Amino acid sequence: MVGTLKKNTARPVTPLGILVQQLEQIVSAAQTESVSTKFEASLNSAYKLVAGLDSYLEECTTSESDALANLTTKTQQEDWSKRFSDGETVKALEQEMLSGHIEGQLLKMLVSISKSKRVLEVGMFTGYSALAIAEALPDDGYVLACEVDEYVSQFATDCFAVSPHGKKIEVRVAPAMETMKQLIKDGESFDLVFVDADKGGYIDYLRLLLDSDLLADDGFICVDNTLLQGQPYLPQEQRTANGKAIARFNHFVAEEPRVEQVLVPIRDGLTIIKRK
Ligand SMILES: C[S@@+](CC[C@H](N)C(=O)[O-])C[C@H]1O[C@@H](n2cnc3c(N)ncnc32)[C@H](O)[C@@H]1O
Repeated sequence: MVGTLKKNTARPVTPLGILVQQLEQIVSAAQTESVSTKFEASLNSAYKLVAGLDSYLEECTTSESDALANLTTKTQQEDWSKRFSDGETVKALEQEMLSGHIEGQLLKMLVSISKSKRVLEVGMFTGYSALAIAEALPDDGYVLACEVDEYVSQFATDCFAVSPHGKKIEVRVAPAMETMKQLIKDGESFDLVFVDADKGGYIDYLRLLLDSDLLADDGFICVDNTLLQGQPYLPQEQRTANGKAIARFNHFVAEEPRVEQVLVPIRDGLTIIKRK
C-alpha cells in the first residue's frame, strides 16, 4: 500500500547543512526587513552557492546500489525515538547517524584504490558504511563490524542478507573496545579501520590501533565526524560533549608524532590517518 510508510526528514548535521539552514533563515528575514536590493542580491547569491552544493555532489558521484538505497529508506522510515523509549535500543539512535551516498562512495574508492581486503568498522548503526565497503571488497574480502546495540545489529543483518556482498560482513555485538582487544589477542590485523562510534572513545581507539598490530603496517584509518558540525573550531562555549571530545581528538592527532593525517571536509568531516 502506498503512503503508509513514514519517511522522516533528516535535520542538518553537517557544517554545510547547518550553514544552509541558517542562510535560509537570514534570506527569509531579509524579505521582511528593509534591506537594500544590493544586500538582498548578495545574500541570495551566497545562499545559492552553498545550498546547491550537496545535490551537485550527489549528481556528480557514482550512484549508490539498490541495496544501499533501500537500507537508507528503511533507516529513514524507522521511528528511532520510539525504539529507544520502548527500550529496544540501548542508545538513543537517529537516522542522521547514517553516513550515506557521498561518504559511502569515498570509502568505496579508498578501499578499492588501496586494494584493502580486511576492514574493521567501529560503530556500524544500520550498516550503510559496512555494506558500501563490502561492495568495494574482492570476493574474499572481509568486514568485521563492531556494534554495541543488538537492535540495529539485527536491522543491519537483515539488510545485508539481500545483498550479494552481505556475506563478507561479520557483526560483533559488544562494546568496540572489548572486541578490538579480543582481536589483538587473536592476532588479527586490518588494512582499513573505519572509526564511527562513541566520540568520547576516539582517542582510546586510535591509541590502541597505534600501540598494537591491529592496524596492518601499511594500513590506514578513517575517522568520521571530525568536524562535528563545526564545533571544534567554534567558540568553546558552543561545544557539546561530543564537540569537546572531537576537539580533543583532533588536537591529539595533530600532536601524535607517529602519524600523518588529513581532515577531509566531506559531510561532517572525515580524517584519514596513516603511520608515518
Ligand atoms: C554514527 S553511528 C555509525 C554509522 C555507520 N558507520 C554508518 O556509516 O552508517 C554510531 C554507531 O556506533 C554505535 N556505538 C556507540 N558506542 C559504541 C561502542 N562503544 N561500541 C560499539 N558501537 C558503539 C552506536 O550504537 C551507533 O550505532
